Amino acid sequence: MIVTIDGVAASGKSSVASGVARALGVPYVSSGLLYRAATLLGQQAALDLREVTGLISHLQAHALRLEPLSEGNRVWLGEQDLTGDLHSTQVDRDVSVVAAHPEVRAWVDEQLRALPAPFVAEGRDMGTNVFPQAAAKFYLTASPRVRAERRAHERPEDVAAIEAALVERDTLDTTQSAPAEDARVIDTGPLSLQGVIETILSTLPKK
Ligand SMILES: Nc1ncnc2c1ncn2[C@@H]1O[C@H](COP(=O)(O)OP(=O)(O)OP(=O)(O)O)[C@@H](O)[C@H]1O
Ligand SMILES: Nc1ccn([C@@H]2O[C@H](COP(=O)(O)O)[C@@H](O)[C@H]2O)c(=O)n1
Repeated sequence: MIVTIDGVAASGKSSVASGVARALGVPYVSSGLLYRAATLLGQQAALDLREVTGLISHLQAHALRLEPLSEGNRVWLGEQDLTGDLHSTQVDRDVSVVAAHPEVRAWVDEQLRALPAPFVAEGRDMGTNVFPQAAAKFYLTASPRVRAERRAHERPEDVAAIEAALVERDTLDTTQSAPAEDARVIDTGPLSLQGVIETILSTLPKK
């Protein structure tokens, strides 16, 4: 079974996907980490991230591997674990430019579709584009202020700066971020993390 959890930036996708995956005893798949890793590699090589040809050649020459586990995903470049560098403000700033390239999206989608089910996949277009056949689809939202207040525990910037960056990233991600027609939309604002996880678990089809 594949379950998809999409949503806007910092709406709780990876925390919720991890909780749902653990309850089901399956891995979760964080698609955003591959876009983040592509961005980091491009930044480290000082590439112009708006130019897709150089970026794609660079990605093809550096085999990145997503390791999906229920407790957390990791991204490897050979033996080097890149995961700890993927959630920086610098990567947040540039990742939407990288994710807008159709060639980069095809590079990510190919890796995701090669993963063996069952799993919980989270991102922006898991239910609409990558796994339209998923057994159950969810889409998480919350107001920008709520999301920024949550994220402020993880970033050095103040809430107002985080909120502005989240709104900008949502705008840049609009094309790939619409909920699937058959997704259940959940406003996580009034819910605890555990409350969102339980809401999803309670509506999953019985195996
Ligand atoms: N319902 C909730 N109640 C309270 N805190 C939450 C809730 N959901 C998520 N959080 C917290 O909000 C923060 C952002 O969550 P998370 O990183 O899972 O979001 P995300 O959608 O995966 O983010 P991004 O799009 O940037 O990858 C985390 O600190 C997480 O613990
Ligand atoms: N399915 C996806 C997942 C992510 N993106 C892009 O990556 C950025 C980072 O993703 P997070 O889930 O870690 O926030 C995101 O802002 C998108 O630009 C995507 O396009 N499609």
